[in-house]
Amino acid sequence: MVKICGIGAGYVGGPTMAVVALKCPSIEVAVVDISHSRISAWNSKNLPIYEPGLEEVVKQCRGKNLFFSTDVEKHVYEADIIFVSVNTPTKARGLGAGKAADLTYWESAARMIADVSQSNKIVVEKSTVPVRTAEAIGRILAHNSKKGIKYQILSNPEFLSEGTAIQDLLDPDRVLIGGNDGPEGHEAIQKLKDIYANWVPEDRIITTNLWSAELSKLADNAFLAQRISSINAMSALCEATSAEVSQVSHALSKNTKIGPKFLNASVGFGGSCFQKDILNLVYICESNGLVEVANYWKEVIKVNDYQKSRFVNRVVTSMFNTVSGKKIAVLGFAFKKDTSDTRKTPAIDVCKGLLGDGACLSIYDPQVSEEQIQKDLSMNNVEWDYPIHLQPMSSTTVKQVNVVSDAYEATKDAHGICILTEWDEFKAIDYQRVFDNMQKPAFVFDGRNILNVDKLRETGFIVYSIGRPLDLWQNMPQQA
Ligand SMILES: NC(=O)c1ccc[n+]([C@@H]2O[C@H](COP(=O)([O-])OP(=O)(O)OC[C@H]3O[C@@H](n4cnc5c(N)ncnc54)[C@H](O)[C@@H]3O)[C@@H](O)[C@H]2O)c1
Ligand SMILES: O=c1ccn([C@@H]2O[C@H](COP(=O)(O)OP(=O)(O)O[C@H]3O[C@H](CO)[C@@H](O)[C@H](O)[C@H]3O)[C@@H](O)[C@H]2O)c(=O)[nH]1
Repeated sequence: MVKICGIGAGYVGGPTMAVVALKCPSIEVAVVDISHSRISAWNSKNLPIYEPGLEEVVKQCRGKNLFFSTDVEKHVYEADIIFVSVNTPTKARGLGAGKAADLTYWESAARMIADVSQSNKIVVEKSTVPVRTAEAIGRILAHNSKKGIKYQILSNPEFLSEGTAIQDLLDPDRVLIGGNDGPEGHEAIQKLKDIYANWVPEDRIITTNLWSAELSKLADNAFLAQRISSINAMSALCEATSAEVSQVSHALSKNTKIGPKFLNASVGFGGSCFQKDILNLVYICESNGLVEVANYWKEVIKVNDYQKSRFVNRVVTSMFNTVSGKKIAVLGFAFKKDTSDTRKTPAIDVCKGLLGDGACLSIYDPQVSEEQIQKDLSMNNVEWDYPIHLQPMSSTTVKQVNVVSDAYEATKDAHGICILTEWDEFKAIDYQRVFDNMQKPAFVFDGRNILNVDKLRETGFIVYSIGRPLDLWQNMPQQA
């Protein structure tokens, strides 16, 4: 029986390995992690991450051919193929701080693999890594391994999106496998292809050289984020000219050369990947002397930061230039709907901006806990994407922040509402009831363009919605 070990039981490692186990009943899959709390959650009824469809997959396989364990060394020793899905955060200090990828966790996983292995292994990079990482990992493995043990390194970047991870894994657009040239490299690529071929049509499995696969992942995220910053830049122009960004997006989407996806204007993109991976790309460009290319990609992040601060400015200027002492209801804190993940969520920057102006926040998110929100808002220099057990525990609570358990409670007696995540349930709220229980004038700031602006205005709200013609409200300035 082929044995697979997945190192890293997070948002990538957990769902990916669970789907491999589901689709390959003849393969034994062990998912290992240094975090005891994560592994015990994977072995319990309350999985450590919220992802639609994940629970069903785990329930079907756990204890049969899918195991979660902290015995990292044992499972690495036994495995034929090792998938590494550990954190690759932005470096917080030292050379390249703030841009370069921190490969500490990858390197320690590689050293451990070299220490415990007694047989040949295929090591698969699932984490997003700088181009040419496989070279460095290869050296670590070669220098530390016992004589005679051979390693083949493959780059198999993961393209799942949170909130749709299971669907993305079951029916991927493509699977990318990069490997070494030569017979041993080809054999390793074929072994990984055979695993995916259990459920992915062969024409969707692309093979490349190692460096193309590694770089394609960074390029993929940079292109996606660039589309969001492009439409968000347009949203500012729409507000200044009374054009309507969703109409512009729709028109663009019908151009088959452009296509329909990633054209939703928003309060800004979040998530653990886009910013980190673009910074990583920028660092690699700079390291290769490609300053113009680096500057091009930096702008994507600049526009994203601009979009978040523009939103805060809109709220404050619209509400008579101050939100000091005012209750603002924040609906949604996760970086997108259908996840409890708050890494790099735009809600953190928006909430901090409003708190900076003295607002009192009442926050509701269907999946994010009070503890997580307080932790996110009380930390200054957060090492966002570091392994959970290394993150600082929440020591203080932000007094002007109240986390509540439903939207009606959040909005009661509020002066304004900010929609920061596009959860479906926010569309179904009884906004007449909400309006009746708010201070007047009652404001809505829709950072996700999910609400019916005309209807809200009829109800009596003063409404700002990203990239849409501004309310005639006298305090709604033309520019923010
Ligand atoms: N989150 C996503 O949607 C996504 C999608 C594609 C790619 N990626 C990439 O995948 C990688 C992992 O991302 P994630 O979101 O799953 O992170 P995560 O923090 O959810 O999971 C990483 C896990 O690795 C564990 N870990 C770290 N070092 C370890 C070691 N030496 N041995 C065993 N376990 C170790 C941590 O404890 C943690 O549980 C990153 O490189 C990320 O860029 C993420
Ligand atoms: O039109 C859009 C699409 C997305 N977003 C925002 O962009 C962020 C990222 O969204 P999404 O890409 O759907 O989620 P992620 O889970 O971050 O997935 C991205 O990052 C992963 C990690 O690398 C990749 O695997 C995926 O392919 C890539 O889409 C979120 O804040 C979204 O709200 C917008 O503002 N407008």
